[in-house]
Amino acid sequence: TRTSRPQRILKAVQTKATVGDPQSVITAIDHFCRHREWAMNVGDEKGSILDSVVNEVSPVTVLELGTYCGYSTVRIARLLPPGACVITLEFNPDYAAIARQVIKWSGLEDKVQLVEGASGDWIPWMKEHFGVQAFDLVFLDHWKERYLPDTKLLEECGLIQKGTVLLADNVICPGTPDYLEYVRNSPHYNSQYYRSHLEYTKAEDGLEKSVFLGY
Ligand SMILES: O=C(NCCc1nnc(-c2ccc3[nH]cnc3c2)[nH]1)c1cc(-c2ccc(F)cc2)cc(O)c1O
Ligand SMILES: [Mg+2]
Repeated sequence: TRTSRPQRILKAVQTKATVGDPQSVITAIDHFCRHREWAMNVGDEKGSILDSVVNEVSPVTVLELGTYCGYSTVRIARLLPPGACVITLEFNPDYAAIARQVIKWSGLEDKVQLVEGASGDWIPWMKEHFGVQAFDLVFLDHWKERYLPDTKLLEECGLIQKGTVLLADNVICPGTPDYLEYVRNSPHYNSQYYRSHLEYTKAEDGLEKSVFLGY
């Protein structure tokens, strides 16, 4: 049967990128998605904004919700100092299998913990299972209707503390209206919109950065 789009993305990485060179993995995926087939990676334009937020926060522990093929996982992990790591949650086992290979090709597997499962099931176990006290940065890029419930769950589990930064992809396209309304109106968050475009297109999209101010 036909290969899947994630399998074709992995093939582009394995033929065009250099093992152990994260930037070449990022460039190979962006080239494939711009010139061959669109795919729902955060992409180069929004990816540069993601990079600037990671550099600004200098996180020790990062949570990524929604791994897909591992493109943003590699973008984040390549900027982390030794000892820092990103825990990335993926619901779809086929996506997870591809992401593991993309992350391995980039040589960043020591900085990444890829977990397969539903965010709602895993978030309550994060402290116990990974010894996480609180996340310094959370990148939300999974099912758009899960952004708000998972943010509330992270708060309830004490995984968001004063200074934690939430960075949400796709707040315009496909859109996360209930999440936006919550973080923009809550006295506990200081929110800022970074206007950009939907990956590899001219359509508007953007990232919302929300800093938790404490209770
Ligand atoms: O659906 C998206 N992303 C989500 C994938 C995912 N990968 N993993 C999960 C997961 C992971 C743990 C989970 N736990 C519970 N649900 C979960 C879902 N979800 C997405 C869609 C678009 C898009 C825009 C315009 C279009 F015309 C069509 C599509 C653009 C984007 O940048 C996206 O990120
Ligand atoms: Mg996205």
